Amino acid sequence: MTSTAGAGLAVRTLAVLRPRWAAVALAALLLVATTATSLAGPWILRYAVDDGLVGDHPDTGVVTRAGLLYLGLAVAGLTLTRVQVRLVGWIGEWFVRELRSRAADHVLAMSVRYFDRTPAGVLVSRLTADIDALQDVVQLGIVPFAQAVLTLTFLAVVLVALSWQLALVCLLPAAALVAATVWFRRASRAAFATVRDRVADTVAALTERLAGLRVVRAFRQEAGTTELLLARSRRQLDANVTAVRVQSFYLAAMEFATVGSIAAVLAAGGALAARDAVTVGTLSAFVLYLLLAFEPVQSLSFLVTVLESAAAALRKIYALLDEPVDVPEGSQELARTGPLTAEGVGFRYGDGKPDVLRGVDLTLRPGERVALVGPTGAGKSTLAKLMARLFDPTAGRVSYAGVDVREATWPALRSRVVMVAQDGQLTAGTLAHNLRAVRPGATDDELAAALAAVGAGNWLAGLPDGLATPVGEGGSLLSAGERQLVALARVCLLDADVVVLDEATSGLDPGTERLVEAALVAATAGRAVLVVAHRTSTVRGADRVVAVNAGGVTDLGAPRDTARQYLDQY
Ligand SMILES: Nc1ncnc2c1ncn2[C@@H]1O[C@H](COP(=O)(O)OP(=O)(O)OP(=O)(O)O)[C@@H](O)[C@H]1O
Repeated sequence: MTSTAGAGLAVRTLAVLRPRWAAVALAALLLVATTATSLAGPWILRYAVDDGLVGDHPDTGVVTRAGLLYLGLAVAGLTLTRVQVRLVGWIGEWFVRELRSRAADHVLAMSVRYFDRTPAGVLVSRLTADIDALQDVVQLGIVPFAQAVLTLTFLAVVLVALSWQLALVCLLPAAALVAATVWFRRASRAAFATVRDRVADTVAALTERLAGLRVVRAFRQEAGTTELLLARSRRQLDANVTAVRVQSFYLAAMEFATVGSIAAVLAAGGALAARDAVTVGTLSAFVLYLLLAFEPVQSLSFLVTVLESAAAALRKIYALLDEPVDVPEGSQELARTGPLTAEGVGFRYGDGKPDVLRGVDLTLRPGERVALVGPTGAGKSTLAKLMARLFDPTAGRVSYAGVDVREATWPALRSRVVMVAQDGQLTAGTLAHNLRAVRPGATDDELAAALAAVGAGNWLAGLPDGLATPVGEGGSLLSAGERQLVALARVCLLDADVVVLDEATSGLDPGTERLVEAALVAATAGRAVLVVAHRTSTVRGADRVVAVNAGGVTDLGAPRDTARQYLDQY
């Protein structure tokens, strides 16, 4: 992590925390106070030794006062620590929740194209693992890190204040310790990276051989396999031994620096005390402070690693938040009704990809029913999605009642134009849950009425659990026909002016097909419909047929017999 990148991350994180600045400031104050109280002990000891014990007349009053002061500060420190831990925990929870909701909102604002491009696993990992990784870090990483840095800063000041001569004596061992710590960080990171690689190698070899066990058996490769696994294990062991060696060297260096500096301080302190340049109390306090310094130095090297992984997670989350929304919301309201028009629309799936559509002009008038036909892969679904603004064209524009759909607010656009995929878009949950997805406030009666409107009233009545019937992931517990009926009931609930339908390609038995046809007519009565037609009956029921081919569109007019010949090609 470069320091500028780290600073940028910190500034951005503080910006996220701004609404909770008072709590953050209080937590920082508490941190300073608790760190200061945790370092008061040796100073009190110095007071007790110098003013109470050393000299010809030991003063037990001073010692008692020192004891009480120590006790009081310890109790105050523990109490403040409790408050600080709870406060930091609360800030951490808030921060993580805030990030999760911002990231979720951001992802939800993206177009379906974004989800095509971005593997679901990556998004799930951003919204769960990466964000959860931060939760622990707040309490177990940032606070101890700040504590260690504060402790070392306080100690540097206190040691110099106690005796600058003794502080000078400690400089050399301290420099050696810092050098050892820097070396350790670098060496241990490399050593542990090697260990992880070697473990991955072993696991890969094992998985590969286990998966291909039949081949191993068939070609009598057992001996070779064992040898390979042994070799991988040996390499893993070697890497572990190196990592442990690095660690033991560092611990030895730490011990050496501790013992070395205490010995040097005692030797120098003895000489200084003999000349009355330092008191016995000062020397004792100094040594105790030195002992307190090594723990934070050691933990810093570990904490930096923890913070680095948190920074990596944060960076990924901020990168997600920085991705521009590819279907940004506009601010215009829309007229109650009007034509849905494509003007010179062109589209390609990504830079360098071929144009799927070029210069397409198409108008869907209020109440009109247009069927899109064309060979597979011609771009019918793409055009339908552009008309419903599931994503935006790369050229030209789509407008509703004269307003570019990019300028419209989402509530305005979604109450006018909706896209319904007939065989998809059902999620695990009950029938009611799936219907309410499009109108959250709908009552059970309204849901039942919508199903009845598409001719599925008897079906509903026959379900033992009625609206509480689970539909399974993707509607897997329903038949293809039932899924389509539910999707069409949703259209009734939505009550939009324009319905864009991608007709299911899966074949239905003739009885069900008639049911679905009737449902389609019922659900779309009085609305404009743009349907990607895969059934001849749908084409026949249209007012106008438009063929999509070679990136353009041809208006075939009403589905009369003249058009019929053309349609037969598809
Ligand atoms: N998400 C995508 N990423 C890249 N290319 C795509 C994507 N979706 C579709 N395409 C390509 O765009 C072209 C048009 O696809 P589209 O699905 O619009 O055709 P279609 O006419 O609806 O076909 P079908 O009748 O088979 O559903 C095809 O060449 C297809 O391979």
